[in-house]
Amino acid sequence: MDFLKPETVLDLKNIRDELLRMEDTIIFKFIERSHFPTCPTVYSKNDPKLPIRDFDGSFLDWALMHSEITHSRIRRFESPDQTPFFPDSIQEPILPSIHYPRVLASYSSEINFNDSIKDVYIKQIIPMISKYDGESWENFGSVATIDIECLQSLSRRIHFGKFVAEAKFQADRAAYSKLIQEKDIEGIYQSITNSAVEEKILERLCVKAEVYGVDPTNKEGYRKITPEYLVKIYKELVIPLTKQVEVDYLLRRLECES
Ligand SMILES: C=C(O[C@@H]1C=C(C(=O)O)C=C[C@H]1O)C(=O)O
Repeated sequence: MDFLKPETVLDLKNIRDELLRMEDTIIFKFIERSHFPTCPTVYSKNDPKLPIRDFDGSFLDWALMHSEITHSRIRRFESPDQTPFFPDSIQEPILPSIHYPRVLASYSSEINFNDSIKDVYIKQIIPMISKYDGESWENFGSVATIDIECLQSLSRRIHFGKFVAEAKFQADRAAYSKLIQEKDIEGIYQSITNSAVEEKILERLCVKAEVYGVDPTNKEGYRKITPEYLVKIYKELVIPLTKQVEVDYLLRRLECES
């Protein structure tokens, strides 16, 4: 997939291959996060134990926002597959613009599920993948750093639903246009759902977690990422959020039809 070549971007096989590659990235980021405890203070908004002058939010929010400001200066958010958690904070790049050919609808950057992704990550994923429930004061910087990488990987995977939706729309413009005109949300949801693909993803994740998640040098077989938790995260969180991105993207798609 080359974002400078639109025909490679809207090929559903290429998109699915990219989603497959993202599985490994997400698993290994989760494994890195699993070395630390839950560290609830990192996510606690305006926590008196971790005061941050002139900032309304958590330590993670502060770290993530400043990371995105720096990344925006080096052109990260020009790329159509990147969606910021703090869109109002990103700045102009110091690098020249690449002017990627438009692949998605003009409103695509307004489809932003990052608030939901961060909420789900903190409240549901962290408790499943952390080493134990508790603080590790000396590791707050490391925890925030790996959390940012986990959130960026999850965000890219879930917002890839925009490319899936555009590819499906262009493959069956008439059928989707009818569903969109009728505001048939359930009909759109059913149409974008491919249960066979989902099943194959979950089966593959189970195998990957068995292989990647277990430390081969640890005779006790201590698991870093259990197959059960990884499948649960994808089945109950990642895939449904991706499909919601697809549906929300498609519901507005006729705004751009001439
Ligand atoms: C991403 C797609 O759309 C839907 C979402 C999927 C996912 O999030 O993994 C998988 C299949 C579909 O139900 C696809 O068709 O590949």
